[in-house]
Amino acid sequence: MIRRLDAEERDSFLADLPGWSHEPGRDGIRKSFSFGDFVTAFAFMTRVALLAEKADHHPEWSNVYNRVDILLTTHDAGGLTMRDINLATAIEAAAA
Ligand SMILES: C[C@H](O)[C@H](O)[C@H]1CNC2=NC(N)=NC(=O)C2=N1
Repeated sequence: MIRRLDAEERDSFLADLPGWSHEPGRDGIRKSFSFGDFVTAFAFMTRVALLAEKADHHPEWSNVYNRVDILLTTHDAGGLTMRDINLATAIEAAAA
């Protein structure tokens, strides 16, 4: 099974992921994305859905109009792993 990141590793990866913060309750990372309108937000979600399916790693997320809130954590490991860091990095590229 993939191993959870320790706090030092986590903080070092978070330093390169602007806007992402640690969610201690779930040992995950979260970010809220805002777009100009619903269609743009949903297009982003579509890109992320394809990335997630390709990686076999899926976000917990919600959408309200132009906002998309994303939490990444690895269910199989019970906390934050490199799978979350890698997906967050890909999501950043999809949001740009
Ligand atoms: C069987 C399948 O590979 C697993 O259930 C995958 C699917 N997507 C997943 N997504 C997330 N966020 N965590 C997981 O542990 C996970 N596991």
